[in-house]
Amino acid sequence: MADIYTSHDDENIIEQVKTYGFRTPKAPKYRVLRLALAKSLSIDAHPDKDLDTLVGKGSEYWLEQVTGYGNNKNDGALDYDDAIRSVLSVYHNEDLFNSDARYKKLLQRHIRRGLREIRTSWNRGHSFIHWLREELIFEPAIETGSIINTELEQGQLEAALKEIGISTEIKESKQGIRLNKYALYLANIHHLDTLKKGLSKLSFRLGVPDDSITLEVGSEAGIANLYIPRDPEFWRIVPAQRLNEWAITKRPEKLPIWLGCTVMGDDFAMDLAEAPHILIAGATGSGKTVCLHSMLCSLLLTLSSSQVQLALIDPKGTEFSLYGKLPNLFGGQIGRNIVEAADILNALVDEMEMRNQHFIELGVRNYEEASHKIQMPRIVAVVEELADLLMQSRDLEIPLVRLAQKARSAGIHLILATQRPDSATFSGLLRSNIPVRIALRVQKHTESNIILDTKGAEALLGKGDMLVKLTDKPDPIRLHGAKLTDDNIAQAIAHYCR
Ligand SMILES: Nc1ncnc2c1ncn2[C@@H]1O[C@H](COP(=O)(O)OP(=O)(O)OP(=O)(O)O)[C@@H](O)[C@H]1O
Repeated sequence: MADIYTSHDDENIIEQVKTYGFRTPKAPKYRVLRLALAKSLSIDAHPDKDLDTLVGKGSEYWLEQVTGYGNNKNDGALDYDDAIRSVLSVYHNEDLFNSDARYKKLLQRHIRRGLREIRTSWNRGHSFIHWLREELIFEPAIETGSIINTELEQGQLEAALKEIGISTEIKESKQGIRLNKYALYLANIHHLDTLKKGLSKLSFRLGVPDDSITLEVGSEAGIANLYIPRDPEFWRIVPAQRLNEWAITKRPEKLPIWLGCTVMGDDFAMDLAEAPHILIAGATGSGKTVCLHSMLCSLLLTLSSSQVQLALIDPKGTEFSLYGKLPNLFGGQIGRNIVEAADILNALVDEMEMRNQHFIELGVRNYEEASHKIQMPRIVAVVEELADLLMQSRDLEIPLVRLAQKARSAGIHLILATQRPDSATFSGLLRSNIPVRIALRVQKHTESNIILDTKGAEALLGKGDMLVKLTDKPDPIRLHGAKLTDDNIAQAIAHYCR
């Protein structure tokens, strides 16, 4: 019997990393296994027991190959077994020197979780070096948030402001999650216009992308706030822990959705029941899927199966697979193709009509009133790629529009995501019935206009940087989402199913 086993999917990612990551197809596999172990150890929650189950047999390894156990010869695979056993003993707070079986089991869980993390956060089209820097090297340092020299930037800012004709006093500077905030006192009222017109020049002088500096009129008289992005190396990551901590506080919302942190790091949540539907759009890699996970995990962490039920449609077929374990998915399964998607959407329309009929019989007007007499879960339907779906079948717009128009009163809510926010995907009828919009980074300002009715999303920084347009606020709010991993999702699912 070998010591460590992998699945077919695990082996697939090992090959991908060797070929497209290391660019050395003949590299020994243990290098990838050790990298996966390091990735898993960077997560501060124990790997799930589910990882013991192997779906589709992959390969098997001996400790000698993985940790270099007993191998002190000079062949490049030296014996790190004691060191790895010590680290795992501390991580799990148990003495793994006394139980080989337990050690191997935990080692296998970590390696498999690490491989899964690599699979979800890197793909062969992306730079592997960049992934390593972000995932394994820079992130812990960024958490401390103290690397940047704001004084230096403050001096540069004052000099740049002078160049555009504004001599001002910087009243306050604060470091946000990705942006630094500078409160400027403008003694001359005309300087506000000069500042508005001079933002491009400031960007140029400070070496940040054009359009990435934003200006906000402060709440105090004469104060204007400038938000200047830091270099990605100095961003702070919003950890999933923020969502978990928020979820255990008492919540007034009926369908609580935590979207992330404000620029200065405060929690931001909304009530989907009030929204009552959300459109989320962003270019590839902007962080749409992670944002959807954050919404879904908010619901799973705060509500029970008697309070909320999910209906999931994912034409890509991969993004929602973890939620396949949910016991009460609407329609019994995730809609992964056009036929299944149509079935789910039409069943939602039937459910809506049935509920409305039931409300008439009960003598109530809507879900709110009915919920005092009977118990039925609200339903949240999520479509992962609206454009793909509508491209394959324009007919699906009919149930979507009906739901957008009428489902709220039946306790059914939509979250629609799309990579392509064009008017073909987001027609007038859908538009007018989905008032809450979330824009992650898009390619063109015209796309930003379609989502938010204003430009701005084209200048976002990507990776969970977003603008959220709510019905009761004139201007979109800027937020940074949390970086969720599959492990966080698995924990939220376990919480909901408990
Ligand atoms: N809030 C965040 N903080 C840090 N990194 C993030 C955040 N959100 C997303 N990312 C990273 O950005 C990358 C892209 O995220 P995601 O897969 O959600 O994008 P997407 O918009 O769904 O792209 P696609 O449409 O191609 O699937 C991932 O590597 C992810 O780890």
